[in-house]
Parts: sequence; C-alpha cells; structure tokens
Amino acid sequence: MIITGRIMPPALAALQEQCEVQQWNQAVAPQVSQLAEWLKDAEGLFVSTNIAVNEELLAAAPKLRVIAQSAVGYDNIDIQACTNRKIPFGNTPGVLVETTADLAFGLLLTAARRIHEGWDWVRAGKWQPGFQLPLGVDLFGKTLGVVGMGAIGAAVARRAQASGMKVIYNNRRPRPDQAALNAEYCSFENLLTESDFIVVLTPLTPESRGMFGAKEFARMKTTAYFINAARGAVVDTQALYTALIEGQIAYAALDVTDPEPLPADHPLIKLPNILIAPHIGSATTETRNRMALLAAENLLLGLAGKPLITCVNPEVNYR
Ligand SMILES: NC(=O)C1=CN([C@@H]2O[C@H](COP(=O)(O)OP(=O)(O)OC[C@H]3O[C@@H](n4cnc5c(N)ncnc54)[C@H](OP(=O)(O)O)[C@@H]3O)[C@@H](O)[C@H]2O)C=CC1
Ligand SMILES: O=CC(=O)O
Repeated sequence: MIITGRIMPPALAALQEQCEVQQWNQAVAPQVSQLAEWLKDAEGLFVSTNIAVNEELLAAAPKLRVIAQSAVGYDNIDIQACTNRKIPFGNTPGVLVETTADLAFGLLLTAARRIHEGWDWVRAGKWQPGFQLPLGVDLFGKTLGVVGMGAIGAAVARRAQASGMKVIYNNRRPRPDQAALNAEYCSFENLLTESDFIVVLTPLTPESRGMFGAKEFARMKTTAYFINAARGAVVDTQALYTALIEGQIAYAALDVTDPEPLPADHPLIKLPNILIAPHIGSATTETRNRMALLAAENLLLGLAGKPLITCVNPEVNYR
C-alpha cells in the first residue's frame, strides 16, 4: 500500500505491522507520475496530502481496492470515479469536530478582540504608557451566521451561544433537530444581511465553490467579520480582497485560502484587517492521531475485504 506523505507515528506503525508500506517522504506532495511505479501494484492508498485522486491516478493503479484519507473533506477525490471502479473511499468525520470548532471560534474571538494585533505591538516594543491599540468588538448580544451547520458548524454554534451570541444558520435544508440546536434557519441572503459574524463550514462542492463573491460581500454589514474554516475555494479571493480594502466588511479570519499555501507576497497578507492561519483546524496531536488511526483502520478493513467504518460511497463498501 502507498502513503502519500507523512502520517502520525501510531497509525504508521499499525499499517507497517500488517502491510508492505511505500511512503512518500518529501515535503511537497507527489505528482501521479512520481508514484507511477508504486501505483502499478498498490492495493491500498492512504491519502495524507492534498493530492487529486482522479481518473488519471486510478487508471495508473489497476489493483487498487481501497482508499482512505485522513480528513473529513474530500473535495480532492473524484468519488464517482472511485465508485465506477468499485473502490470504497473512507474519510474521517466526527473525530475532528470539537478541535476544528475550537479553531474556528478561536479565529472569530482573536479577530474580534484583535489579540494578534496586540501581541504584534508588544513584540515590537510599542507597549508604552498611553499607547492606543485599535479597539475590538463584543461578542455577546451579536448575531453569528453559520453557513454549513453540520457537525463542526453545530459545535461552533454551541461555543457562540456560551458567549451570549444569537445563532442563525443556512444549509440547503433546515436541520430536523433545529429546536435542540437553538438556532434559527434562514435563507442565505438573509443570513448575509443579518449577521455580525459569519462562519463558513460547508464542504467544497460544485454548488458551494465561489458562493462568497462580490455580490455576497456587498450584502454584508460593513461591520461584519467573515471567518472561513471550510475550504478556500468557497470564497472568491479577489472579491474578499476588494471587500476588505473598500470597507464593505470589517475583518476576515481565515484558516483556509485559495490558493494553499498562500504565497508570502500575496496581497491578502498585507491587509491590516485580516488574520490568516495555515489550515490548522484539526491540528492537535490528539485529533491528528484519531484521524490517522481511523483512516488506517478503514484502509486495513478494505484490504481485508471488510466494510470501512466511515465510507463516502457505501454502495461499493465491502459487506
Ligand atoms: N479548516 C480545517 O482544518 C477543516 C475544515 N473542514 C471543512 O469543514 C467541512 C464541514 O465538515 P463537517 O461539519 O464535518 O461536515 P458535515 O457534513 O457534518 O456538515 C456540512 C454541512 O454543510 C451543509 N451544506 C452542504 N452544502 C451546502 C451548501 N451548498 N450551502 C449551505 N450549506 C451546505 C450541509 O447541510 P445540507 O446537506 O443540508 O446542505 C451540512 O450541514 C468539511 O467538508 C471540510 O471542508 C473540516 C475539518 C477541518
Ligand atoms: O481540512 C481538513 C479536513 O479534515 O477536511
């Protein structure tokens, strides 16, 4: 089996105990051509870097019987192509929910209270009597709009409610447990106009790609804070830049960008009203271990011809 990058040691050990493992050890993710020799004979593929699993890759791997990825999002995987070849694909939902919600809400709070800007001042030796930091904004009494109220969105909502915020949300359809959620369903358009803070946690799909563009930023409050912890391509980056520079919205806090990694000279980085983290939503030791172990378990089950625990295309999961 192939591992496309570095993975957490306990998961690597579990795989090495039961399989012959070929692991890509370079920092930059491999091209299909660089994996060609390994793919010819591979029966399992563990995706640990953001490579595209598409027709080209699958055609190069005729013996492949299972694919697992150490992530919940799978916008880099052509699920239909996997299904056509009867290859089950497993992701890692659930195990990263609270950790990613901490990061998304942490970005919101850090941006609202300008904690990172304060630290920059202290570090630069500017903390002197009478110094004037830009003031932040309160959370309590404000409205949070969650776009993509799934497992992680609901965990962010709980954190916001504990901080005294009202929560509204938009999915493609209302959740059946809306009352327990204590959050009001509203249209996408109304969410844009009513929210003081917007947190995006939708999967990246053809429908959600670019769903935040010039029109959407123009609808938001000029005081709005925009937080994206989903995928960079849900947002039109140029439109976000314009909205921030022209004061159509107040602030952005991003864990994901388009492109990734964001080049050091990217115009977004120079803006004063932005906070960017390098896609670290699930990046704690405990959670990365849980994710890698679940992916490893999925992979080993698939190789044994048994059903994966978390399978995105259950119609071809082993029975
Ligand atoms: N920054 C990071 O490190 C991480 C990022 N993520 C990202 O977060 C995403 C969400 O994860 P998770 O909460 O576990 O997934 P879930 O499937 O539990 O939730 C996704 C939610 O998005 C809603 N949704 C889907 N499409 C749309 C749409 N077009 N418009 C509005 N709502 C939509 C779904 O509801 P409905 O189907 O009713 O529309 C669902 O409630 C992942 O797909 C991944 O991209 C996840 C983990 C870490
Ligand atoms: O971005 C991370 C994921 O798990 O999806």
